[in-house]
Amino acid sequence: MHTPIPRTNSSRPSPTNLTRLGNPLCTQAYQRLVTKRYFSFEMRAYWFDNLPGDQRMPHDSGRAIDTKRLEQLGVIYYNIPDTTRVDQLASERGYKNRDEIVISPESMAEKYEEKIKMFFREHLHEDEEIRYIRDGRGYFDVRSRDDEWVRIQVDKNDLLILPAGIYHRFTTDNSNYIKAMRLFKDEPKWTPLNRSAALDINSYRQLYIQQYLSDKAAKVSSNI
Ligand SMILES: CSCCC(=O)/C(O)=C/O
Ligand SMILES: [Fe+2]
Ligand code: NI
Repeated sequence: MHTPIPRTNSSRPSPTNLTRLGNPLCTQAYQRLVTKRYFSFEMRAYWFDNLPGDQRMPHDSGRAIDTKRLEQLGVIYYNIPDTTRVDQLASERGYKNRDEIVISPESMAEKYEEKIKMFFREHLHEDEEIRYIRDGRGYFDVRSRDDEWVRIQVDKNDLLILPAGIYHRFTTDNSNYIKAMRLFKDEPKWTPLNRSAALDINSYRQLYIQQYLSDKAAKVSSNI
């Protein structure tokens, strides 16, 4: 069993820092530095246990993930109770559109099980992915440097940014309900590219590897 990590308000980032974190003009080192400062014990993340069982179960190995590891993967997390800060973040990062998705048997009827299986297929996007959780709970799993699964729990007011090119998947938890805001730079677009050998040479994947997984990237982050 896990020990829940307390969520505190003490180290939440200011809108200015939210902006800096997302600005593609920022260097990776700077981004990591700022992220490090504002990551706190708010996030619940751990190694996935890889045991058989429904994807919606916690699959908590009991080994928590240190926030530095998430930073090193380029994953950014905030808890933002004040939605005007999200508006600010969106406009500053150039996100013009958004929609809201409710994933539940009520909203998706017989398509629900099929949908959550689809979200749970390992994939990447050629754009960064921003999801702001409005209600319910779910899990984003992201691949570690050693290609193991790291599970990140998301709850109301959590905002997660996954960099383009990171292999990941998503599932609701066993409450079967989550409501999330999806932010888009342009027209609403959600194109998952499912993992394959051919996708490993995709240019967005290659860029992600270079920025976050390469030996050079590891060296930079260990110096921060
Ligand atoms: C919580 S939003 C639904 C999942 C999703 O949008 C996504 O992109 C998963 O990879
Ligand atoms: Fe996604
Ligand atoms: Ni995705």
